[in-house]
Amino acid sequence: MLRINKLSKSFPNPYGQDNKLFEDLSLEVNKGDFVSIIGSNGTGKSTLLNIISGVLKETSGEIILEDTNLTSLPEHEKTKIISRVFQNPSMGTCPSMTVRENLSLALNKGNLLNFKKCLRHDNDKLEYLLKDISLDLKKYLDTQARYLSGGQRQSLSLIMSCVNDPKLLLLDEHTAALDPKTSNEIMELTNKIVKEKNITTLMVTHNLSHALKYGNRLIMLHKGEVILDADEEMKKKLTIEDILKKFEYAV
Ligand SMILES: Nc1ncnc2c1ncn2[C@@H]1O[C@H](COP(=O)(O)OP(=O)(O)OP(=O)(O)O)[C@@H](O)[C@H]1O
Repeated sequence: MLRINKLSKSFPNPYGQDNKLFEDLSLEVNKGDFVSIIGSNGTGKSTLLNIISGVLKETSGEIILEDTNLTSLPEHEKTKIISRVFQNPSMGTCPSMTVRENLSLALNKGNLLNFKKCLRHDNDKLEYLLKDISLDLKKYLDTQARYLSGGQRQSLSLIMSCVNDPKLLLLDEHTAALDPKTSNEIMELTNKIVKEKNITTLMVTHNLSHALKYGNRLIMLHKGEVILDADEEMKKKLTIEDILKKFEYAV
């Protein structure tokens, strides 16, 4: 379970009062939940992921993931249990390394090996990881990541981020830079991996149909507060029009 307890975050404002983004935000997410997070621009979605992953420090409050209190954990320790995929497909992979080397590096994460050994991994395991993956990644095992398409690179980032079964997966608009067909393929891959591995997942998205179609919970943030929290049953009944109305009221 992920527990966010009374989280507050303010940013200093040199021209006046601090900019308070979150004030006593509390949220509980069950193990294995796949939560879509939507909300207007500037409402705090990425900041929330930044605080959970340790990129930003909360002003007060605490975040507990299963039995670990993340609040006091250094960022490099958090990366062992939390994975993140960003909007920009080039952020999750090393461009000058081949698909094989990128995957090997991810598989060897946390092992005390020299760098050369980190880039090697058993071929069967690599091929197994790419089995049934669309976008033909298997054909590109020996191609440098820089030559992959955005969709192929994002699918590689996703596979790499889940290969060691993280306790929490943070997806920050990870399909936003892709064309509609590729974006749907990446969502199908996301859903498959997350379900198979039962990974607790928070997905920030502006794609309302993805937010409704995938996951078992939908949260809408507005000015740092949760203004809609729909469980699986409620989410099934929600339509894009219902959500658009919420956006209209949330001004
Ligand atoms: N490091 C920072 N320093 C100062 N202000 C920040 C910082 N990070 C975020 N903010 C502010 O916090 C607010 C929320 O930003 P955030 O990026 O979390 O919004 P968002 O909901 O993810 O928006 P979008 O949908 O546009 O990506 C914004 O006003 C932003 O300027």
